[in-house]
Amino acid sequence: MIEAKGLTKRYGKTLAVDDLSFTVTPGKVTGFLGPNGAGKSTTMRMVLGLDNPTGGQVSIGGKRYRELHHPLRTVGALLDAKWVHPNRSARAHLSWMAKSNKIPMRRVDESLDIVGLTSVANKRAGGFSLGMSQRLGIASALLGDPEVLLFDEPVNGLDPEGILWIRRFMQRLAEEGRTVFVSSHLLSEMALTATELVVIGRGKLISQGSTDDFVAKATDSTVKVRSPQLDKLRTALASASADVADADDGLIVSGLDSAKIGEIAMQQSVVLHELSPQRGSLEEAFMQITGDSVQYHADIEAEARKALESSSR
Ligand SMILES: Nc1ncnc2c1ncn2[C@@H]1O[C@H](COP(=O)(O)OP(=O)(O)OP(=O)(O)O)[C@@H](O)[C@H]1O
Repeated sequence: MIEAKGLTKRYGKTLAVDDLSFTVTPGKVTGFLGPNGAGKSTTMRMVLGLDNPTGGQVSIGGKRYRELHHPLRTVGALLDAKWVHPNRSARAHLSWMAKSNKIPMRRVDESLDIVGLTSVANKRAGGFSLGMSQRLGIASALLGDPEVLLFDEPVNGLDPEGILWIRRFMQRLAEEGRTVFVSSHLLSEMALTATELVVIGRGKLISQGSTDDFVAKATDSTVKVRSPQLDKLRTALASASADVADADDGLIVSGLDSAKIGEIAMQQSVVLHELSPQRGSLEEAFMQITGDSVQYHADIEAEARKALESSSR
């Protein structure tokens, strides 16, 4: 469990983290979301004792990082995947870490095996692809078999296969009962990976809770209905006070859930070809909740521009 209380970090005039309080519980993947520059990395560095808070505190299992007797056996982290001596092999890198942290040597091969690097264990880490470097970074985080794991932007720059691997891997770590805290500015990826979210903007907490609740609270729930008797259904739903809008090949209904719509259709002997609740996206929810987050809009626009530029090349 990670607990932050009133966590604050100031760099000169920049308030990078501003009175931030949140809890990350075991057995779940908790996403740490926020636009670039929101303060995610600074917060993670404070969790790991790499930066001192200007105010407040953060603890892991009730203790500050510096009070932990066996830090690597308590918390593992992937902050910068390229933090490896390029001439060292993956095995030599992990052996050095194990030795200097009094971790049993058998964990070196176990960790390499868990991340699927056994076959390249003796190769120079400097020649690894980004995906392999990420795996080695994850093996380092797992070396002490810790209960708490932190990953800072773990999928940045990875191909779809690498992204899927990391997503499944984190979910597996959470299923094992570990506390998994993962930062990202990629909302669609987090929507698929994390069941809990801590959302920050400009260093402040915006929301903490389940991903489903975050999306449900911020976006309208509607139901899509298709039927060969649309006119009859439209009239029946409107008289039940639903808001009904025409879609391409059916209706979009708000104000009634799919169970109620199904019952009304049956009462009216209307055949249904589709009855599907429409969930808003995490992107929509984020935009709705952080409406004033100019920086985030700017990020999205910049990303869209980049995508357009690369597709027109
Ligand atoms: N060492 C530092 N010195 C001065 N300012 C810093 C330092 N580290 C971070 N900042 C500033 O603090 C703010 C938060 O930065 P941080 O890197 O924590 O954000 P982030 O959410 O992790 O962003 P990103 O997704 O871009 O990594 C930014 O305005 C950043 O410029």
